[in-house]
Amino acid sequence: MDEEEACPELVEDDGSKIPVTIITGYLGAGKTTLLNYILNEQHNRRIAVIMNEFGQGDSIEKSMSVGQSGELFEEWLELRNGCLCCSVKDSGVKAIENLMEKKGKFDYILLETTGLADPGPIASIFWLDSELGSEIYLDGIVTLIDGKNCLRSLGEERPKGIINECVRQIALADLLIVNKTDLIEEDESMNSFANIIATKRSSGLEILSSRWSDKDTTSTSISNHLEQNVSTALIEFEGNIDLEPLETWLQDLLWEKNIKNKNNEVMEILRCKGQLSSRGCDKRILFQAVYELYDKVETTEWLENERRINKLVFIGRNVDHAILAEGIQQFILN
Ligand SMILES: Nc1nc2c(ncn2[C@@H]2O[C@H](COP(=O)(O)OP(=O)(O)OP(=O)(O)O)[C@@H](O)[C@H]2O)c(=O)[nH]1
Ligand SMILES: [Zn+2]
Repeated sequence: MDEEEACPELVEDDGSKIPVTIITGYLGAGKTTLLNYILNEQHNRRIAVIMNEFGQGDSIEKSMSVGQSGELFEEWLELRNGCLCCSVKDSGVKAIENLMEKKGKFDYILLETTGLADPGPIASIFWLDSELGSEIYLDGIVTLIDGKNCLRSLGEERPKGIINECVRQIALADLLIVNKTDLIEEDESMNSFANIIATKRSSGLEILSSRWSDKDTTSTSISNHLEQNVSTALIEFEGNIDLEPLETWLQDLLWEKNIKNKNNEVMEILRCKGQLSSRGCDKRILFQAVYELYDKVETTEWLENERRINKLVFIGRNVDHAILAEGIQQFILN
C-alpha cells in the first residue's frame, strides 16, 4: 500500500480546529447586518453561516442577506425550532461536522442566535464537544447592542425566576458592540460598558482577525431562558399588496398600539420582518421593524413567473395570528 494513503488522519496539523463565533444580541440589534458586513468584506476565507431562527418557518433571514446568491460564503445551515440549545443540543455539533464532511472544511463558522436566546447554553454545546475531540471550538461570543432600544429591552420585567435574556447576552459577551449609533444622541452614549466598539450598521470591524478572551461560558443552569410570553406569527399571502394603506395599518400596530388580540390585550410587537410584493414594483420590498422603528427597502427583482408571496413575521407579546392575518389580507389586491 502507498505510504501516503496508509494513515491519512495523522497528516492533519494542529491548527486544523475551526473557530465558531457566536453572534448574539436582542431582537433586531443588527446581527444579520453584521454577518452581511463580514461576508461582504474581502476575506478569502471559507465561512459557514449558521442561523438559529425563532419560529419563522421559511427562512426569511436567509433571503434578507446580501450574500444570498451564495458566492460570498459556502453554506447555510439552518437550525429552526426556536431555540438552538433546546432543539439540537446533541445534534448541533454533529450537523456542522456532517456539513464539513460533505463540503470540505471551513475556515470560520459564524452562528447567529435568535434575538431571544441565552447564549450560555449554546456556547456550552461547543465546550462539551471540545472535550470529545471535536474539530470545532468556541472562539468567542459577540453581543450586539441596539444603542437605541437596549435600555428598554434591558429594563423589561420578566416573570419571577426568568432572567432577562438581554442581560444574559451582555453578561456573557467577550466583545460588546454598540450598534445604531446613528440613532442615539452623543450624550446618551453608554460609557459604563467595558470593551465596547461603537458601530453604524455593524460596520468598521476587524472582527475576523480579532481574538477574544477565553471567558468561562459554561454555565448551563438556566432552564427557562426563552421568555414564555413572546410568540411569533408568520403571515403569508400571495398577490400584490396595496402598500400605502398597509403601512398605515402597520403604524397603528407599531406606533399607536391600538390593535388588540382576541382577549382585548394590546399586541406589543418587538420585531417584524418580511418581504412584500407591491403593485407596480418589480422588486421585492423588504420590510423590517424593531419596536416602533421601521424600514422598507427594495431588493431583488421578482422573476417573471414567480409566485409573489408576501411574508411577514411578527415577534412580540399578545401576538394574535388570526387578527394579524385578517388585518393584512384587506390590503391584498389580487
Ligand atoms: N438606523 C440604523 N439601523 C440599523 C443599524 N444596523 C441595523 N439596522 C437596522 O435594524 C434592523 C434589524 O437589523 P438586523 O441586522 O436584521 O437585526 P438582527 O439582530 O439580525 O434581528 P433578529 O435576527 O430579528 O433578532 C434592520 O432594519 C436594519 O437595517 C444601524 O446602525 N442604524
Ligand atoms: Zn437576524
